Amino acid sequence: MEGRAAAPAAGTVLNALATGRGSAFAIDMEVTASVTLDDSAGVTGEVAEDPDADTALIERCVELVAEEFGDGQGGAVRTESEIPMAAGLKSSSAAANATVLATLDALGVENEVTREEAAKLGVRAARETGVTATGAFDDASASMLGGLTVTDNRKDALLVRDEVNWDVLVFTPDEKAYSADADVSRCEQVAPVASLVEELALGGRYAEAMNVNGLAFCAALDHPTDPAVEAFPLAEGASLSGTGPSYVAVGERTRLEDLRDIWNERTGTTHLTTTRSEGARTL
Ligand SMILES: Nc1ncnc2c1ncn2[C@@H]1O[C@H](COP(=O)(O)OP(=O)(O)OP(=O)(O)O)[C@@H](O)[C@H]1O
Ligand SMILES: O=C(O)C1=C[C@@H](O)[C@@H](O)[C@H](O)C1
Repeated sequence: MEGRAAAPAAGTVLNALATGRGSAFAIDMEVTASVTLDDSAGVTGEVAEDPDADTALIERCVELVAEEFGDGQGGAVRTESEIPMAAGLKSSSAAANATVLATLDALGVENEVTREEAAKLGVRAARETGVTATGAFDDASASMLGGLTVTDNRKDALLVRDEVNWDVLVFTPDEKAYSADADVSRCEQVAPVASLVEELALGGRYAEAMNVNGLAFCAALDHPTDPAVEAFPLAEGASLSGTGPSYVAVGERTRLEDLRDIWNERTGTTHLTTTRSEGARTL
């Protein structure tokens, strides 16, 4: 039994590490998962770009789905990804979503489970394997459903799902920052600012929300504010994405191209893409 699915990366509007409430939007870069189920005893995972990567998350996703919707089959899962790991672009949420959908596809039950329920299975696997601080239902729901979501990660509740149509510029410095290693108690200290970001986001003022979020979480997580400051004159919104080190800027393409020239002077890579309304899909 074989299944394949893909899920997009996401950028941040509101980081949930301060209050448990978060917001993210899907961007057009993706992870593809291929799953084979058989009668072997366990699940073996493989990450195409990195033979040494930790495969516990994707293996747990296959196990949970096979336990819940199949007969507890074992098998193999392999991901191929355009999203750098530990970059703030929600690679773990996209990998979990793609794996959950690919496993449902392999079992032939992909249409019997809502996309929201499927995202929650990935969130459960992420919690169980310790790759997240809050469960990251904000990132998981944006990746699974596409568009922009606002969530309460303490209740795994979807508060808003909206469509956005932006060009997106991503800047990824040459370093890694695993979300599970983030200083959560320092993030909790910026809760009053995060509440303001939440108010802006719930009022549909997403780009302004990103601007405030970026400054607050650069300060809390000790990332430089310079890329955000450079973006403000050219982008509608710009923020540190997730726990960094990437920054995302949204707005009009020609202005983001000008910003790309500025960010290209920094050490790291830039990538010009768009938001995505379509979330995870079987292939
Ligand atoms: N492409 C992938 N394939 C399989 N597993 C992945 C993949 N990306 C991430 N993971 C799993 O998730 C763990 C955490 O990865 P990562 O730090 O990239 O996730 P993240 O919290 O989404 O961070 P970020 O938002 O910074 O991308 C990895 O150690 C790995 O176990
Ligand atoms: O690990 C987590 O719970 C999170 C990580 C980051 O992506 C945050 O942006 C997100 O809001 C929550």
